[in-house]
Amino acid sequence: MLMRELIVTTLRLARRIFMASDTVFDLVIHNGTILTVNDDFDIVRQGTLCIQNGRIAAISVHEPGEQPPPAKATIDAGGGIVMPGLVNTHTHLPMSMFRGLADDRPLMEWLKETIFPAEAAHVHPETVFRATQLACAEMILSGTTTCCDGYFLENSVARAVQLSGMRAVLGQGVIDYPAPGVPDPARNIAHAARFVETWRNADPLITPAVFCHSPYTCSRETLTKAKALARSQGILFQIHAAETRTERDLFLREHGVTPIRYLDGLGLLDAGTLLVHAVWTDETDIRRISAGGAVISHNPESNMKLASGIAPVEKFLAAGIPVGLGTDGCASNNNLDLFQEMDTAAKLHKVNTLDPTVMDARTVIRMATAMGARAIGLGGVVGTLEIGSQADVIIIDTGKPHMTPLYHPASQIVYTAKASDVRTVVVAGKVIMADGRILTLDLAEILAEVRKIARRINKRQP
Ligand SMILES: CSC[C@H]1O[C@@H](n2cnc3c(O)ncnc32)[C@H](O)[C@@H]1O
Ligand SMILES: [Zn+2]
Repeated sequence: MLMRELIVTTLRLARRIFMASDTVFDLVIHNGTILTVNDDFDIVRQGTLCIQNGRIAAISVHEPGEQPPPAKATIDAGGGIVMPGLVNTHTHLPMSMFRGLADDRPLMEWLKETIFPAEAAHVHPETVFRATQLACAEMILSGTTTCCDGYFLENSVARAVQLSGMRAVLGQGVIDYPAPGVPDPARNIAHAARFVETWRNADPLITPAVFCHSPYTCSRETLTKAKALARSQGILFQIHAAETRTERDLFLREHGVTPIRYLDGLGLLDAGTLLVHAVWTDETDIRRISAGGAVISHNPESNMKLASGIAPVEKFLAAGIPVGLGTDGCASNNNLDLFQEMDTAAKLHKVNTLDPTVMDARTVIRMATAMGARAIGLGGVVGTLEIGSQADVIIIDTGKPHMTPLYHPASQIVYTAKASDVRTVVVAGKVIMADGRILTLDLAEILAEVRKIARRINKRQP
């Protein structure tokens, strides 16, 4: 029997068993094409997804017109695509307040002349909270259910994310300069430790982490202490690394090694380290990353906009390194839309390698779901639709002209779908967006509050 026939027969059998039992599910999503993103990348047409206690309890196939199993709530997917919620492996959520403030400049100039001064003047607990709410609204509306963030005043980020109902890995920022909320750099590790302590067991959807800004803004001592903190707590250590040629040349000049070899020399490339960008990496760097067990967040649109370069992603994947997709902050992208990011990632590496077979649609979807989840320490928890995994699910409307016809769901998701095609968002079994409307946040209020902040940042704002 063919594998696919076996799966369909098993799913039909599963359905009969459920129908025979008197289980009433918490939530059932019925009448969709289910993209499981499991190892076999199963596509279940006419699928029913059953959710109980925040987890996926059953996936089955139904006959046309057949009633869904009993449930407290039922969503008709209307023939749309049901898939794992997207995972954004690199954000600076509060930077939504700086969206469009400074464009068309290289990283160092952008940071030093506009972003760092703007952060010094305008990053406070209240602005961070509001801008994070704005970022959460944008992510929910575009199908992202989990993000991995790093910023200053991360407590305020965590409170806003918590209210949105999203899942997140959140890192308190560490840098050897006075930073918002941490005026004395000598206290940066203590602040990070306090953040981790506060959020360790506070909310099952929030996982604390540590975020060192970069090897060029943190001393050896800061880097090793921050990593020791992360190791001792079994949490993720994140760092921007090898982002620009300027950074690579600085390390070659001052330390005689690339930024990746410098981090390796400090023992920082073990599993549990998320290297953000890793654009300027050579064959030796890639071997070191792979041998150490570190993982990578790939942010193609930010790297393109800041003209940082193109990360050798196909080489990372060939070396077995897990790679997730990220948007970076709203000031260098300028959005948090993973549908655009998937499309860009797929096409950028094809043209860069002159090989249309690299970064095929399924690989890119894995990066935006299962592989991304693994990269941020949530592998096996989210990123796939499998029995027992957390019910973080999105439904994509396929009834629009640009989504018709629909031959290959994976191809449609990467090359055709838009963020606005996301109709429903579920996190841990709870519906947080229904029919395009966010149920957890007051969007009108958030927009008004962020516009007020923008007027303080730039008086010419309407
Ligand atoms: C502790 S992380 C927050 C810190 O990082 C700055 N930042 C945002 N994007 C980038 C980037 O692509 N490379 C380096 N630094 C970046 C942000 O403005 C905050 O100061
Ligand atoms: Zn970043």
